[in-house]
Amino acid sequence: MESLADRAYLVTGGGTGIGAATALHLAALGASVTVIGRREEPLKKIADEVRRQGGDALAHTADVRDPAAVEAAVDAAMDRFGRIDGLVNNAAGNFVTPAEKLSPNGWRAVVDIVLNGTWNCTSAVARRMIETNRPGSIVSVIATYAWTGHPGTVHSAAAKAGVVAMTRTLAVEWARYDIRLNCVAPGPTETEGAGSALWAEQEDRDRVLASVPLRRFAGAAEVGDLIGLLLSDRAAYITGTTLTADGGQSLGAQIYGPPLETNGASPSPR
Ligand SMILES: CCCCCCCCCCC/C=C/C(=O)SCCNC(=O)CCNC(=O)[C@H](O)C(C)(C)COP(=O)(O)OP(=O)(O)OC[C@H]1O[C@@H](n2cnc3c(N)ncnc32)[C@H](O)[C@@H]1OP(=O)(O)O
Ligand SMILES: NC(=O)C1=CN([C@@H]2O[C@H](COP(=O)(O)OP(=O)(O)OC[C@H]3O[C@@H](n4cnc5c(N)ncnc54)[C@H](OP(=O)(O)O)[C@@H]3O)[C@@H](O)[C@H]2O)C=CC1
Repeated sequence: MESLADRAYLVTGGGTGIGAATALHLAALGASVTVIGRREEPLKKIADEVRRQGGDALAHTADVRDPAAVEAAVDAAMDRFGRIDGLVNNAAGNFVTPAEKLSPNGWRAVVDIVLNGTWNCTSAVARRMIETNRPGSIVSVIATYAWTGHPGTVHSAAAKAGVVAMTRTLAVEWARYDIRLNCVAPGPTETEGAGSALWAEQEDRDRVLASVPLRRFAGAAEVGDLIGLLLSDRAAYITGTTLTADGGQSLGAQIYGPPLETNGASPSPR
């Protein structure tokens, strides 16, 4: 595993789930991390954990929908660590609802967090990289329904597709600054946020598992590991792409293959 010593990263939604696992992974590789989110408590918990393990972390509250709050968070990270080498756009909001029942405000809440929030953070961080003449790597966490679509998630699917288009566009536009942009598309991943928003009932979990050929949820840590790979110099020639890690889910159910029943079994995530 490549050392990220002396590097400094920002992780939005870094207090829980995939964001927290990513922050801990980056810190374990020697990087400093700034974790951003709306609630102070989970951010402080992760920052404290990083420090307990000998790393350095800053917890900064900000709503990614608010460009001024994002600017302040990026300034705080620059003041504290003197550099920014990368960003993980991980913050998201989601809930399952029939599209015809989705209110204008429900649409706006999810699209604002996922699409506008990603732009607010990406533009604020990239401007610092360009001003300081430093290369950088930006990874956005999306979902495979950005291209497959998925009933019940029209707001999130549309916003994540926008993030893919943003990533591809900026990968070309900012290549001259040596700023790389990529996406990671995890499949169903065992986190509290997704668990309560998307598969709260055992019946829902079973249906999700039945759609995954590898028959298990991803673990947040294994997604964080892939994000770390794309941030690192091992991925120096990778830009504008999406790394899918979904246990085969987006390939779709096949007609001739293993039975789709899970018999209620919920294999543990890695
Ligand atoms: C079917 C799914 C299985 C598919 C399997 C595919 C593979 C997996 C792919 C999974 C991909 C993505 C996963 C994730 O993104 S998981 C992340 C989940 N984490 C969170 O959602 C945490 C953050 N969430 C939030 O902050 C909130 O949930 C919210 C997004 C709503 C934003 O909060 P905010 O405080 O800003 O907003 P409000 O509470 O004021 O609500 C705004 C409007 O939205 C309406 N709303 C809220 N919840 C629901 C709901 N459950 N159903 C319908 N409408 C909802 C709310 O009523 C407000 O609208 P109105 O003012 O009109 O009432
Ligand atoms: N878990 C899964 O199955 C999958 C998840 N993903 C994606 O992975 C990412 C992480 O999801 P996951 O870890 O499961 O979920 P979580 O709910 O644990 O993470 C979401 C994080 O985003 C933060 N957040 C939400 N809204 C805002 C906001 N407006 N401003 C700042 N921070 C915000 C939350 O903190 P706070 O509430 O304190 O602001 C929380 O820490 C998301 O992008 C999600 O779409 C993709 C595919 C599958």
